[in-house]
Amino acid sequence: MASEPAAGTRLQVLRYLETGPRGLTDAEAAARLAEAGENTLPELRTPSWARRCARGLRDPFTAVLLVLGLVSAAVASWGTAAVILALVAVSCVLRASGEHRADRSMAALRGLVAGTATVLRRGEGGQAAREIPVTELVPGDVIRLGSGDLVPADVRLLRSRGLTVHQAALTGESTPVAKSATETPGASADGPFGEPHLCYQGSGVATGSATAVVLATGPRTRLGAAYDAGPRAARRTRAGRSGGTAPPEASSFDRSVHGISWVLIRFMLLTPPLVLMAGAALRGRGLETLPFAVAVAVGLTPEMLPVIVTTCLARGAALLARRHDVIVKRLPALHDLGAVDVLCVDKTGTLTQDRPVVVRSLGPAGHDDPDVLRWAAVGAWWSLQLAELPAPDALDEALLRAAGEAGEEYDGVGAVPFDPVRRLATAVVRGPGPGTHTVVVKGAVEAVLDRCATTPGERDRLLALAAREAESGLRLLAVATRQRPARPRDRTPADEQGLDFRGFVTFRDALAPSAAEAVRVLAARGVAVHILTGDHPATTARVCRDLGLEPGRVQIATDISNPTDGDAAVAAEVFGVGPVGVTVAGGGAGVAGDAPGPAAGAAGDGPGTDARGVFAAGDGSAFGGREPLRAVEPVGAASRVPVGAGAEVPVCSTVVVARCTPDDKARVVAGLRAAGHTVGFLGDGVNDVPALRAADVGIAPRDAVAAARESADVVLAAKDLTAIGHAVTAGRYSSGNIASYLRVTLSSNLGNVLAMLAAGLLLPFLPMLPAQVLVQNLCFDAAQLAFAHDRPGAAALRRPAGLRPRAFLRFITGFGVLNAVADLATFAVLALALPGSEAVDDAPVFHSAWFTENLLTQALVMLLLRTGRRLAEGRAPGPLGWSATGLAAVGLLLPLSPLGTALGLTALPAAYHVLLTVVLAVYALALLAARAWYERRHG
Ligand SMILES: Nc1ncnc2c1ncn2[C@@H]1O[C@H](COP(=O)(O)OP(=O)(O)OP(=O)(O)O)[C@@H](O)[C@H]1O
Repeated sequence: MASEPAAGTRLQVLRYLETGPRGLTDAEAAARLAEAGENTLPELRTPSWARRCARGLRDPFTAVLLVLGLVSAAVASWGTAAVILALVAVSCVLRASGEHRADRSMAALRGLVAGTATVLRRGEGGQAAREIPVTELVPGDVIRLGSGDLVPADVRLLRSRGLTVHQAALTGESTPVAKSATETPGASADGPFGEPHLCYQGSGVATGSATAVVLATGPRTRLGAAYDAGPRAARRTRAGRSGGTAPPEASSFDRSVHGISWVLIRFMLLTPPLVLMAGAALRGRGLETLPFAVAVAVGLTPEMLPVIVTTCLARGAALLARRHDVIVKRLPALHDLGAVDVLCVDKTGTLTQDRPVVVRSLGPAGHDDPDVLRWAAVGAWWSLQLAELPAPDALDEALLRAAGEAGEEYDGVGAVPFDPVRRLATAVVRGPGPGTHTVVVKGAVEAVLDRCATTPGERDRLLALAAREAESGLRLLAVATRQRPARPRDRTPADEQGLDFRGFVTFRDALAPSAAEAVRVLAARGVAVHILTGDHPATTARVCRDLGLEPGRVQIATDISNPTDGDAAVAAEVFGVGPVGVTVAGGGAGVAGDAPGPAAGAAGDGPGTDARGVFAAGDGSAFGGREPLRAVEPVGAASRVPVGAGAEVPVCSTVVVARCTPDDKARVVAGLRAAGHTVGFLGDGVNDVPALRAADVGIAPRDAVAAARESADVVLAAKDLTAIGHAVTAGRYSSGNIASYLRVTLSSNLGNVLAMLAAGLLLPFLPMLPAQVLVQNLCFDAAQLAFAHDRPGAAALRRPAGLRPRAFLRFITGFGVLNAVADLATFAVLALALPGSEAVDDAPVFHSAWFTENLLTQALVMLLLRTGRRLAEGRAPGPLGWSATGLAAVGLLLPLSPLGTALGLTALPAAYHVLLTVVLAVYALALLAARAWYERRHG
């Protein structure tokens, strides 16, 4: 249905769709819904089990395992191949069931934030604009679109005012594209998405408003067709987080897991040829060693990684959804939440309630003047009427409430709704006298003054007056008007020049009740909170103080230069931070960098945290102009926040960047990421969409505009900002467990492989048979699943917990070598203490001794190397304790069982167990000492 009518005039389109400008009747809509089906995308249908399992094969580890299994089968090593393929199958099934459980528990909560659309329908009570769930839209429906709305279907515009839409989810282009209800559209050189009169499902309204007719819904939309052509491609485009035309940037989690995975995969692929070559060169062995070489490579693989990751994240997300009404739309975002060390927040509607109430209406001299409020309300009324906005925005609503009937005494001629880039809204009304029009402009103080006929001195005086009002936390609107001779054609931007300044309207917007507590909790968790807002700097600084935050720097977005040397320069200029750990001199006098590491954005007690300043314009017209900034109020050492049990953490000051356009917010977020931070962004408005996409984790409150909710990775379904603190903790919980798994598994695996390679070269026989290596691996994998249910220690929850590949690789190398030394020491001790015994001569005894020792050391490592948990915490064993005990029991008992005999294992002499106990005790002490040393050095 979409292609034919799309090209026609408005009337042709309406006729083709058998509808009219006043929309469908209820009965027609119901009949069409039955025929066309619900307006949902194929993606939202639950994928089949087979598809979920097949997806598991895309994981690099599983894929490598599969290749190793096939190699084993190719050389007819059927046992090895069977065990490896069983591992692959188990991994895929466990992962699929984890995903399934996560989807199920979140589906119910998603309903809470499901989208609605404003539709014109004719029912028994006549025609009315009403909100319906987007799933109920049908072709032929006439809908209204306003700023922040998601385009709910493919539509043809019938009327529009100042409409621009974000099409990033469809085209990757971050800049909003202008659209208009052209009567006779020609073909666009930029393809269908360039057509000015068409808007597509998946895009969001950045500015302006429109009335449009629905052309296609559900799978028949362009986005739906993309899913049919390939769900992966479609998902990729929808998940595009680039904030630009560049390919989507990987999130912190993707980067970390990718980094670690690829190092390991290289090792795994190198292992078999190395083992073969070493065996051939030193022992004259041939291709018969291949199954052993493959088994060693498998031994190195953390094949349960995808399962553990999915289970940890899915469990965390499900608990978060159930207990705190937080919906994690993209599972890896939970890990990123745990790693967030900087949270940027917009102010209005997030920290404040966005329920403004008019306080005063004052003229240019600062005296009360009700006329200013009246003109502002005239503008609000006619914007609402003429732009056919689905609903007034909060400031306009407050104006209309305060001014009563204002507006209706005039006749509206035209309106351009509020635009967060221009920071203005304009309406044109007929009158006051015959033959005249009045242009009414209201908006941010600087934006309005830029268009007024004022002298520079007068402008500075008005800016200072505005700043004085704002310092008490009030929001401000400036109002200006101009009379022009009436003329039929549309007004142009020139009509917004040479305005007569009328005055200001001030508003009080109360703080969100949970904001102060949320900010305190975040600070206590080591997360630095910074505010990026479109509002006035003085208003924001006051809000910041009311929340108990210390506004360290207050900057104006337009003062941040547009550096050519990349995003990191923005961070250096705004925050005084360079790449993590490097102090960079800030932009203004008296600015010193605070060089927080990724874990210390807020808890940074490193050098430089104590020299910050609050800035104002050099001429005393605080926050007014673009003059060089100077420090006026040095802020002392970082303040401290109690974190319980008498402990306190230092908290660095909050940086405020005011007068941000949507792009400025995204630029600052990208800058912080480029400087090595993991950045969350919490925002609710259409002006937050680019930043939500640019952040590692975008977070939107429940009553955010639809476009913000759609762009966010995490939605707070309850009206309680403290849920962010819980979400951060849940993220750290999950990442702590994933990190523990990786540390324990990788260091043990590496140790085993090194020891096995060394023993393989020293001994006349293989140190272990391939089947024994694989069974040992299987036992270990099964025990590791307990990590998904472990409770990390309090230390792991206290600060940001990212997986940092370098630190990881350092850790596993050190502890891997220690593990290999323990393995080799066991056999040195055996050889020395049991002279003449068969331990190092008899292959089955050697294999059994090695098998038992390996499982016992692995059990020990599980207990001693998990994140943040010390034996001294003296808790009950928990799932991990039981699992480690089980592993140790298998290590001791399996060689005695018939299965052990089948695997070529045998009972060990009693003296071996005595010696083994001694070696294990020494190994445990060495592990504890090494861990303590490591933590002292690397934190
Ligand atoms: N409906 C409106 N009409 C005219 N001017 C407006 C309107 N809404 C906001 N403004 C002005 O534009 C400024 C910037 O608004 P914008 O929406 O970009 O940010 P904000 O809502 O103030 O803050 P935040 O970015 O924290 O949400 C406001 O401070 C106000 O002066």
